[in-house]
Amino acid sequence: MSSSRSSKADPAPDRAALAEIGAQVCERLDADPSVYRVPVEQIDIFVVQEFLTPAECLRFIDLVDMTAVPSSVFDKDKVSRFRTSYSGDVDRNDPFVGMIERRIDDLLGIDSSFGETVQGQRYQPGQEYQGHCDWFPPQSDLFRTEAKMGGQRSWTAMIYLNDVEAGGITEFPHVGVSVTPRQGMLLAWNNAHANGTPNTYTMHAAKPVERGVKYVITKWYRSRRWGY
Ligand SMILES: O=C(O)CCC(=O)C(=O)O
Ligand SMILES: [Fe+2]
Repeated sequence: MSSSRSSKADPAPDRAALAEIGAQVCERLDADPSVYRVPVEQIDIFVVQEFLTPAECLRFIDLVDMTAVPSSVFDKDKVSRFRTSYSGDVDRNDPFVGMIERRIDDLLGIDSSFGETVQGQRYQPGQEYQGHCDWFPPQSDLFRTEAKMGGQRSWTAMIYLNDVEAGGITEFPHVGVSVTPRQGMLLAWNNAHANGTPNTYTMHAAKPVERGVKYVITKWYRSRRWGY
């Protein structure tokens, strides 16, 4: 496969790889009877109920509690209200984590080397993650750094580890999709359009938890092998 990512002005670095991964993963998920495609035109977005068992979710919640520290955001200048949850990378060397990562890789059919380490996240009442896209803004310093470490983010997979008493929904305001957390449910979406350009319709927010606690894990995939 060839791609032209030499030009600084390229508005869509990794475009060919993103287009290819997008098409491959969609084909696989559309053929999987355990997967539901959310009927919106602008984003490829899929749901799998009970992807993790309740026991697996509880085990992951303990791991999130062990690693969670105040979350960071891409843009360090953003006000502190923007992402108020606690998060952390869980230990990849833990065999249980590895097993779940392999299961997500297999669902999507993406090479495991493209996947970032799973990140756990915990929201207490009032905590949220305001509207954002998971892809790195092309032309940004962040993108230039990340381009050397696997490139643009292709797919996002997140799993809700518990039911939330009230609040904590994931909202995609541009396409009118709201997802209520359900224990064990996986949500996955393509961060790019079919042609490989970043999809601005993927903007999403974790609305504030109103009652109870919310736990999620997120795994992001790149357009190439991830790492330094
Ligand atoms: O917690 C959620 O509902 C969304 C989390 C999210 O958008 C992220 O971690 O990038
Ligand atoms: Fe996100």
